[in-house]
Amino acid sequence: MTVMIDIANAEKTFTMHLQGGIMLPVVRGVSFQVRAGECVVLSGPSGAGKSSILKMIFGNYRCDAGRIDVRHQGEMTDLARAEPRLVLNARRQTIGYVSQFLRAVPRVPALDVVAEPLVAAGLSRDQSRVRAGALLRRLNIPERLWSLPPSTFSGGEQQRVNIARGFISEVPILLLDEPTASLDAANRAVVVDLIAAKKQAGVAMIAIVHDDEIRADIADRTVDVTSFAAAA
Ligand SMILES: Nc1ncnc2c1ncn2[C@@H]1O[C@H](COP(=O)(O)OP(=O)(O)OP(=O)(O)O)[C@@H](O)[C@H]1O
Repeated sequence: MTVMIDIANAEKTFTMHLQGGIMLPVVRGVSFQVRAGECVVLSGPSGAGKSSILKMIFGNYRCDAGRIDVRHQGEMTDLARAEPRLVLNARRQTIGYVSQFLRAVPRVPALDVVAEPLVAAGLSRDQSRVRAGALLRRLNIPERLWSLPPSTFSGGEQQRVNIARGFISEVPILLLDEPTASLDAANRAVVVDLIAAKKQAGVAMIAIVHDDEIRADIADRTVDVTSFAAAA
């Protein structure tokens, strides 16, 4: 299968400017590939650098060395060296990021929060809302909540709105940062099914999950982040 992500010798050191410029090396020599239709789970203890690696790929954290090649519009593109405009473009068309926290715009109803990526991709508002509703229903968000802004929803409800928003778009790469963290068993099973469907559709995924059962359900391969530990 086609390689969608090819990370080679990526490195991250945080510089704590407010603490006299202390250097905090986190990962070094990060190298692995992800193919279309594959879900790679990052493992390793708390603080090993799993989230930092996802944020480097998404461009939230600058990569200090190495390459982060991502198949964007048919070509491998090094996002570690890309201009911000290209990174933003890749986020719109190629890479989705699903964290456990919803960053919703105030006053926007849940249905529109979920439909928005499809509208942005050019689908009509009506069609986007129909698909958003189907996904919210599948994730057990009661219809009476769809017209309300999710800011007052429970933690688990907000997380499910976030999952719906992340999974509705048709990007070929998804980064999943503990997407099932505060969900009950029934909703965790829905997320496992959604991930399986993305695999079928050829989406390449990198996931962080702490639950061993879910890891076993979704992982095609595990990459142990401790092998990339950067000694201080
Ligand atoms: N923005 C930041 N500034 C400074 N240090 C950071 C920053 N982000 C992460 N770190 C540090 O990098 C190290 C790795 O953090 P990271 O969140 O990537 O670990 P993790 O493996 O995802 O942990 P967990 O499983 O607990 O979420 C930690 O020591 C953390 O304090």
